[in-house]
Amino acid sequence: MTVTPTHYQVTDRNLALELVRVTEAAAVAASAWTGRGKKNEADGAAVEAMRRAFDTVAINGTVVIGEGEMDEAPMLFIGERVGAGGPAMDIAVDPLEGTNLCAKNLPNALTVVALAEEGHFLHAPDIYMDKIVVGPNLPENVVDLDASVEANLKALAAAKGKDIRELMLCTLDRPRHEDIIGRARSMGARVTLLSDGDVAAAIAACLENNEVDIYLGSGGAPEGVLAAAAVRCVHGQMQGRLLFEDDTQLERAKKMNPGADPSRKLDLTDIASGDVLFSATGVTGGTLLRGISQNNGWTITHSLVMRSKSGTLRFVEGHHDFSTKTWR
Ligand SMILES: O=P(O)(O)OC[C@H]1O[C@](O)(COP(=O)(O)O)[C@@H](O)[C@@H]1O
Ligand SMILES: [Mn+2]
Ligand SMILES: [Mn+2]
Repeated sequence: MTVTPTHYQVTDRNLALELVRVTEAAAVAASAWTGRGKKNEADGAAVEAMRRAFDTVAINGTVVIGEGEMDEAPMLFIGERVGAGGPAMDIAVDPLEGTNLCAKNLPNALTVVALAEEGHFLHAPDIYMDKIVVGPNLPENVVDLDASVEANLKALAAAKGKDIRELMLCTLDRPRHEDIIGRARSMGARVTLLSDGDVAAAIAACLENNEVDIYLGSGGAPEGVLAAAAVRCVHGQMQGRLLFEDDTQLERAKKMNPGADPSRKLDLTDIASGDVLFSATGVTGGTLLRGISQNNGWTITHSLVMRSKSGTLRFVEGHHDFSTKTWR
């Protein structure tokens, strides 16, 4: 039988391991800029490396979440086609999630990619999204984006059999979150404030070995899609809502997702549905992953690769010898 692209399993399990090469390549490239105070250079290096690494992945991919619109970014723009040929898939990328974190050598800078079958990611423009994330093994809809911080913390504490004082809420350290922070603290909960990086924070809220119980607040909508892909894989719960600052943004979102009300509350599967794959590699070490390091000529990478359908979560440690290796 001749194997044509249509005979591929849409998200062939081998793709997960191909995908990790993409985030590894981007992370190694970005790591050359760690601590150098140059976020654009770090971002550019990650984008370039990610794009090249995609050339080896057996998919017919369309970037639906990327580095802006075509006229704004030279590479990995929304609508760009990537891959070596294969099944048609939606791609979401954040080549460097935490450009500032990388530039300042602060924890939790990651490179991130997610894949879904064509049409299974929300097409989110580069605007903000309100997000709420909690972990697995909790009653369905235990928290709600439209409920008050107080109601959500009470419900979560009851479901977890914890006192509210034991709960840890995580949010980005921004003036727009003052209300959330104040309310959470006055309920007695603890608050982790992040300078950047809400994809890692959303995942942290879903992992048992982490002290975060709930992620709440607004961040990038593209990061919301990447977080949703990850949350699907780790069986967490998430809701979101796109936030529009003006009519132009609203019109763009309408065009990207015809027929749907762009301001509606989004359930997890409105953001990422079907079989999704996710890969992230640490650039600087953090709560989720260790960063890039060197040992005796080897470059060492730490990645998290997940697939929703198979329920597999792999922490992959890569040792790369760049005297012999190329990414493609
Ligand atoms: O800094 P803002 O405008 O609040 O945006 C928050 C978004 O920026 C980040 O902190 C960093 O993202 P980038 O490094 O990809 O720009 C995201 O984690 C978050 O979703
Ligand atoms: Mn980002
Ligand atoms: Mn980025």
